[in-house]
Amino acid sequence: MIRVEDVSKTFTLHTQGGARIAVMRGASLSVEPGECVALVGRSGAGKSTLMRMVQGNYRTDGGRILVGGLDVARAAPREILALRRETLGWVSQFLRVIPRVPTLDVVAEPLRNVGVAPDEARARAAALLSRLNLPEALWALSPTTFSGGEQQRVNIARGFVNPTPALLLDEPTASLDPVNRRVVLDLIHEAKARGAAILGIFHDAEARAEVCDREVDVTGFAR
Ligand SMILES: Nc1ncnc2c1ncn2[C@@H]1O[C@H](COP(=O)(O)OP(=O)(O)OP(=O)(O)O)[C@@H](O)[C@H]1O
Repeated sequence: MIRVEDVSKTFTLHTQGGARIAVMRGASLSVEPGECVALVGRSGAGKSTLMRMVQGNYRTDGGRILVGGLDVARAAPREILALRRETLGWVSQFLRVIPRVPTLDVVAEPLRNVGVAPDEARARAAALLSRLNLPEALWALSPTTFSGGEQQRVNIARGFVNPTPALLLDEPTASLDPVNRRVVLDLIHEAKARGAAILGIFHDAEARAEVCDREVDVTGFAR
């Protein structure tokens, strides 16, 4: 479902005299449906960079990244947007939302984007927010003023509400209490059981050991 083949990446810092940072070369991995693969390796090895390339957020300098048959490295912007809408979910560490949009709509939006009717989308969003113990009093508010853990749960709900065949998870259990951490691990197990291919960064070693089938050490791709 997710296949990274011989990918290389060098950053050029145009604002700093064109300095070049060679991050990786020959990066290759695959994630099959129903599998969860963890990216590991020392800080600065390129885990986030690789995730962003799979998401189509960073350009690759060489190689191929196939997600559900689309070569993300060569895809047009509108193909990347369609991929994110229909195929590739994403839970990031940081919430980026339009101010003043209520939390319930923030979470329902990925379903609305694939044509689910408003009432059903909001009902499914509400069910997930309840499961993640986000107080109902907060659902009508914008999440911009929420605590770190509350924002993280909004992110998780938004990432899991649409059952996409592939999913990227960036530290999904960071800043969560034990009860909500358990809910997130259960959501990951359920996503795997329905056949989702998951690629993630988990600094929480116990969580990684529980939900991941394999680890890929990005340090091995360093140049
Ligand atoms: N947007 C960018 N512009 C320039 N250099 C970048 C950019 N993003 C990452 N880098 C560089 O690429 C290298 C890999 O960074 P990355 O964030 O992918 O590492 P990581 O393995 O996720 O680290 P950590 O575990 O500390 O989060 C670092 O040397 C970093 O400075």
